[in-house]
Amino acid sequence: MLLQIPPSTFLKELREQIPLVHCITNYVAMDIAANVLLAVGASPAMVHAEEEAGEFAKLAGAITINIGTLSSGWLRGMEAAAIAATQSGKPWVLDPVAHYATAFRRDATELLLKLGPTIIRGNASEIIALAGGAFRGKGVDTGDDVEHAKHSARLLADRHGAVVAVTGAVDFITDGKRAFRIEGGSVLMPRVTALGCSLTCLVGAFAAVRPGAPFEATVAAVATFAVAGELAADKSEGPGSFSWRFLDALGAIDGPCLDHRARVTTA
Ligand SMILES: Nc1ncnc2c1ncn2[C@@H]1O[C@H](COP(=O)(O)OP(=O)(O)O)[C@@H](O)[C@H]1O
Ligand SMILES: Cc1ncsc1CCOP(=O)(O)O
Ligand SMILES: [Mg+2]
Repeated sequence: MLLQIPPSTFLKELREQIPLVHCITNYVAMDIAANVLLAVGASPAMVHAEEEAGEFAKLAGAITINIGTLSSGWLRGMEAAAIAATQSGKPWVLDPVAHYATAFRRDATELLLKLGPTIIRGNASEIIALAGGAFRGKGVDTGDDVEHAKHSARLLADRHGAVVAVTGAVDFITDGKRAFRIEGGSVLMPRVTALGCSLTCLVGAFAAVRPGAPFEATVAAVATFAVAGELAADKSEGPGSFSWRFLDALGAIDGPCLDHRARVTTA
């Protein structure tokens, strides 16, 4: 393991601290994302109203913002939460779901990017499009390979001073200087809705544990998903049983298993 802080350290500290993670995510993801965080050992709160999102963000260890089912009121809540996060020095994660699809999403993403996310997590098409490249995404699903998004990820990391995580069959994470690839997971993962959105929330949980180490936190969260995905897929008959076995695997995974099974290499 080439990491300065192994994934097991984040997992251990997360379970000790039980960080409150303020998630503004979409209607599709709310249930599974909250269950993912609870399974691992964090404390999720799904709070998006513009009347309270800024105030709530100050209570949390990290904030995650996902534009999957966007509306004007939600966007104002996102803006308030991102500003509060930055003002109080808390990490926040942006998940630009299908930001390329409509002008409303593109403008919202541009606005949120200007507020300085600590971490950006997306699939390959989302990351390529965010950097201005030609992409093949359809709706919320990727049409591109992570391999083709690496250059875009490095570019975005430099441009926004953020950690960028591109997920897919093999994940890629960079802060512009360092980069790692993570193998694992399962082909069943993109066949269960909102697992990417749930991973964004988990990245927030790991970042809350050590706000000064968002790169290592992102690697640890993505590696945890990869290992749990492999464990769950071993016994699954399809997307349905995978979905609940994945939650069981996230709950059962311990530090030694995580470090032993995580396949993290320099990219
Ligand atoms: N073909 C695959 N094989 C293994 N893991 C995958 C595959 N596709 C996606 N994943 C995993 O599924 C999770 C969600 O990623 P992804 O599907 O890229 O996000 P999104 O749902 O936002 O499109 C990540 O942990 C990723 O590693
Ligand atoms: C299906 C769908 N529609 C709007 S948001 C959403 C969930 C997307 O989840 P993910 O990005 O994790 O695939
Ligand atoms: Mg997504």
